[in-house]
Amino acid sequence: MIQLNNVSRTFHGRRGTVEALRGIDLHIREGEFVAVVGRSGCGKSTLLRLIAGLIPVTEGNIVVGGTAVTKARRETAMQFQRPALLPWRTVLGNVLFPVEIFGWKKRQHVERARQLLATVGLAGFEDRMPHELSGGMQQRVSLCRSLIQSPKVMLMDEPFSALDALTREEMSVELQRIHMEERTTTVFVTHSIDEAVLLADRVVVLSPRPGRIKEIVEVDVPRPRSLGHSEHLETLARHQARLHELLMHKDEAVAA
Ligand SMILES: Nc1ncnc2c1ncn2[C@@H]1O[C@H](COP(=O)(O)OP(=O)(O)OP(=O)(O)O)[C@@H](O)[C@H]1O
Repeated sequence: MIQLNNVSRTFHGRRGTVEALRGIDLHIREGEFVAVVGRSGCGKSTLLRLIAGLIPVTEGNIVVGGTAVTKARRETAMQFQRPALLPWRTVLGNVLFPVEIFGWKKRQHVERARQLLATVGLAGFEDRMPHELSGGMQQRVSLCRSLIQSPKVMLMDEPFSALDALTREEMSVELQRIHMEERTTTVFVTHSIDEAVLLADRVVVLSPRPGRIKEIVEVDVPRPRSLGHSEHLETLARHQARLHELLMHKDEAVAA
């Protein structure tokens, strides 16, 4: 579904040249959920922006759904740390925004928008304004706004990092459920090892300067997963420990 072939990206800024990513080879299957972790500045957001077609690669190529990525496409939705809702639109109006932008028939999508809001626990909030909602609720609206596009690929850049710890946990459980239903191919950037092992089929660990794939950890635990007591607790803990080790370890062990 998503193929990155020997992808590199260098930025030439006023303060010199930064090699953000080097030689990234990664193939993501349809329906797969991949988490990307790594220290600050190791190129996680750059990786998402490249897959989204928001910036070009310096070397290599990226193919999504059989087509080379050269620009942003509507099959790909991107979710950021801040929900970025339009403050003058209602909740329903925000969810329907992409429908208007893409010129789709609004009437057919109103019902779907209501359903999506109901699945994230926001039935009855359709006519509220964004400022009347908590941060977690706003992020849920933003998620519905992405899902209404029925994207083939969902790119999520630390979508829950601005939320309090409990809401954050709730949101990851919700995202797990949505992913089990919709099976959208997802790339999810996070600093949270817990989120990564709860959600991902595979966790890609990046090392910094230049960003390279250090290791890919396969989370072989059936869904729905829980970080509470379960028969898989030990396996999850083992993956968490491995990721912790990879992230804490300095980067001399990166394969050439
Ligand atoms: N537009 C840009 N111009 C110049 N340098 C950039 C640009 N975008 C990113 N970089 C540099 O590329 C490197 C990777 O940045 P990126 O934002 O992808 O890292 P990140 O892993 O997402 O970081 P964080 O975890 O802090 O969000 C950094 O050194 C950053 O300064």
